[in-house]
Amino acid sequence: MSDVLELTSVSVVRGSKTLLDKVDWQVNDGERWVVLGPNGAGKTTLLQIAAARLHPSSGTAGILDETLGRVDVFELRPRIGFSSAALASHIPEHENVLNVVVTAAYGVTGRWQEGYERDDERRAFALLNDWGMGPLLNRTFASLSEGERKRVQIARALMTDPELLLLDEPGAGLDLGGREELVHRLAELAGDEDAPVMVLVTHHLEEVPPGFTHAMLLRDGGVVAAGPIEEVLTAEHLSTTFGVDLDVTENAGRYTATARR
Ligand SMILES: Nc1ncnc2c1ncn2[C@@H]1O[C@H](COP(=O)(O)OP(=O)(O)OP(=O)(O)O)[C@@H](O)[C@H]1O
Repeated sequence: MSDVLELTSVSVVRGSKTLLDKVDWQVNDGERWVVLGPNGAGKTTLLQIAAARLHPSSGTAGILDETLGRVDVFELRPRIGFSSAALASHIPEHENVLNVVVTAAYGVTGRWQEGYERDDERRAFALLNDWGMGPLLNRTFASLSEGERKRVQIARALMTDPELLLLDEPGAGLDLGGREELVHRLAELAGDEDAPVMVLVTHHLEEVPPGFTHAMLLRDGGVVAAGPIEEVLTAEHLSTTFGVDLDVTENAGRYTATARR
């Protein structure tokens, strides 16, 4: 079994709809993956499996040397940092920024009567500083801009010092400046050899941070291509994935796609 993720023939079926169709995927230590595909391709479903929040209908999902269905997911989940819009929607409106991050230590949203150590708060504060959010730690999450919220969510995902970091569309809703700031910070994280293995889901090639090593392309629940990033993010594979004839350029690790006319 691989160190981090080993999916073998994983399918997810709901009624007559196949969300994932016999997906094989291996993610090893040190790798940084981007998962791209059009709306409805199955990206979020795939990430839910990797986050131990969804079981496959068939096939096997190995996560951090455990196998879904044979492991207590409540022990596995703290080893996985996860940032997604679904999770963010559970954060109470008046929660302050520090508490959004510190509550990850208990895997809850909304600080209540859990007993946090001084070290938990120190770590949350340090992570918020790393992500440029230190000055805003007493603000409510609801009052932040979309870009600020995204950075707080990533700080939260890193709170438990995870072995695997999953980011579902962290660039969604950001303006150009916010996106570029995020891409820059994720590129820095990707270059940090102490950082966890990362999987980032996006629709947009422009959001792929330099330093990411591997890519998977999904369409209709199936894998179009997966492997080293330079072999996967080609005009041919991306055109098949998005169903549009594309020209793809790469410059210093940044990718752009435009429709061919
Ligand atoms: N419970 C369900 N029953 C039937 N279909 C479902 C169910 N849950 C999700 N789907 C469908 O499965 C497909 C894959 O959904 P998923 O959210 O994984 O796609 P995605 O690639 O993340 O899409 P997007 O980019 O739009 O967020 C979609 O067509 C969605 O409508």
